[in-house]
Amino acid sequence: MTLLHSPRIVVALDYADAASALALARQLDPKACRLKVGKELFTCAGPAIVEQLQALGFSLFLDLKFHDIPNTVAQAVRAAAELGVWMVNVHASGGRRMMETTRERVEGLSHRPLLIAVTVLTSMQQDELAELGVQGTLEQHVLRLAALTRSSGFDGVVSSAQEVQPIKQACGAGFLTVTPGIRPASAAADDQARILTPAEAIAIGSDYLVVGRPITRAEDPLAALHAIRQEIGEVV
Ligand SMILES: O=c1ccn([C@@H]2O[C@H](COP(=O)(O)O)[C@@H](O)[C@H]2O)c(=O)[nH]1
Repeated sequence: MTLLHSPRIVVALDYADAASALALARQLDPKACRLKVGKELFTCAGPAIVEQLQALGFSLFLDLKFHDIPNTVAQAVRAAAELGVWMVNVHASGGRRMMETTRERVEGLSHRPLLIAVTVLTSMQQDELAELGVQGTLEQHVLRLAALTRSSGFDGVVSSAQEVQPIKQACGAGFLTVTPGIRPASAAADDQARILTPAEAIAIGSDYLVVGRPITRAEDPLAALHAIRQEIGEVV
């Protein structure tokens, strides 16, 4: 079965050093997954790790969730684009001007990464959002931020797979959904709150599934990746 965005699994390399991240990456296959570099690894290993992982043939999601004034975020995203990453993200709560300035700043570059904005972190639940003073339901807030992201000219959002259906309804089928909080049925939730299994996430329309610990902490990471790919019908 060929899927439009294959490979759809994005493995989160949450490590404290380059050697561990590279050792795990070398066990995987760029045709079977993409990789994600987040705040821990980037802070420890810097832009060099991005270049090293790309040199292994992987397409890379730089998950630094920028959130700052428009010029600062736009320049940071431009620097990410110049590293050649496939996808980069900001926090949608940084607002329209931040996202529009960012989009304008990367337009016309020879390599323009997919621009994605985080709605509500998958670790969060309704009561935590209320504590921040957010009115209404968590889903309403996700949809508000997704609509803002779309009208600011971004390509998609990070959300839980639980919110993918209403996001696609409100923003269109082509608006990308990148979904962490993916847990095979037998896996621990860890600090994630809004989770779905890989099969549920794909059935509901999620475009990319971000999976970290269920793969990186498995005894055999390649086998864990393969099992998830089988579960979503990416390989038979
Ligand atoms: O809402 C969000 C945004 C980003 N993440 C990141 O995804 C991975 C998930 O790792 P697991 O080990 O599968 O929980 C991690 O790097 C987070 O920083 C997220 O979980 N939720």
